[in-house]
Amino acid sequence: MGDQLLVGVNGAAGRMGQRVVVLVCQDPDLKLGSALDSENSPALGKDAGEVAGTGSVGVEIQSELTDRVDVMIDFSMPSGLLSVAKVCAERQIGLVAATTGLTPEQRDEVLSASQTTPLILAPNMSLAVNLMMKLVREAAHSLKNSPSGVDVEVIERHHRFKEDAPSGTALHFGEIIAEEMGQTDHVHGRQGRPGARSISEIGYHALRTGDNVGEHTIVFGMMGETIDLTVRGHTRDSYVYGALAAAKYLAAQRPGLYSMADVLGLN
Ligand SMILES: NC(=O)C1=CN([C@@H]2O[C@H](COP(=O)(O)OP(=O)(O)OC[C@H]3O[C@@H](n4cnc5c(N)ncnc54)[C@H](OP(=O)(O)O)[C@@H]3O)[C@@H](O)[C@H]2O)C=CC1
Ligand SMILES: O=C(O)C1=N[C@H](C(=O)O)C[C@H](O)C1
Repeated sequence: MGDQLLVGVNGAAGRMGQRVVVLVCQDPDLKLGSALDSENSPALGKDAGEVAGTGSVGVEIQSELTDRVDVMIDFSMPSGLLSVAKVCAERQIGLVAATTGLTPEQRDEVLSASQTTPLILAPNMSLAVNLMMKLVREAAHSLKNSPSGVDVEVIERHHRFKEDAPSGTALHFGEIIAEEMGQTDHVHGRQGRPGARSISEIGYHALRTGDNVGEHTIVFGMMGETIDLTVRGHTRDSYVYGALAAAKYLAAQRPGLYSMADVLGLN
């Protein structure tokens, strides 16, 4: 088992982090090397496997990286990602950064880690969502000169606990659409009397209900017909499997910025 990849998890006590702990421990090519969470976490000092409900795995949750790891997987909060990105950059540890809700400045700071270490920063690790990004790009490209004009809106649904809105994935869908079609206005919800819709808008609508693990629908609305492209997660494991594939991919790379399309063979 000496050639197992040592994986660290940041946000290990969270909804995503717990599933990363469980699935790392089930993967024969991976070994859990470290589990981190916030300095105020009630899980500090507890066994990461016990917290994740899979039984003891012999790794205590800590607030600082003291153990050796080959790759870090981060599903935490912006402050947590910034801290771990700094450590990964200094120690040249590959980083799979999955946290969303970053400001543009925070995003730039995380991206700077790629100067010294291999990095993936992606709002969504799932195979289905990353394939959908390709399909949405193709649809946007094909429809951009439609004579009737095309109104594009992004609808996302997530669980009631999600703190950022719209989702990082919804914003990324919007970037793809704007790159292809040229919209300049990103409109978040509507109320009152905003007036007739402009073709230069992309509208975003964030629903927060129950335990929904994530759904995205891109609406291409034309005169006389509509295309809805929808991708739905069923479990958080869809994101974790992508993150584990990304960790294995980064372990073989030089410092630099890589994408989930690289990892998943979608390019
Ligand atoms: N890219 C992708 O595919 C996906 C990304 N995500 C993103 O992952 C992030 C986490 O989601 P989720 O697991 O649901 O959220 P949770 O709130 O359940 O988990 C976040 C964890 O990070 C911890 N944390 C907070 N601050 C720090 C810090 N400074 N250092 C280390 N740990 C910290 C939290 O601890 P405490 O509670 O004590 O504050 C908590 O345990 C979100 O940004 C979400 O959008 C989610 C799913 C898929
Ligand atoms: O918080 C979540 O749950 C998710 N967050 C990511 C996002 O903001 O895009 C990815 C996924 O949709 C689940």
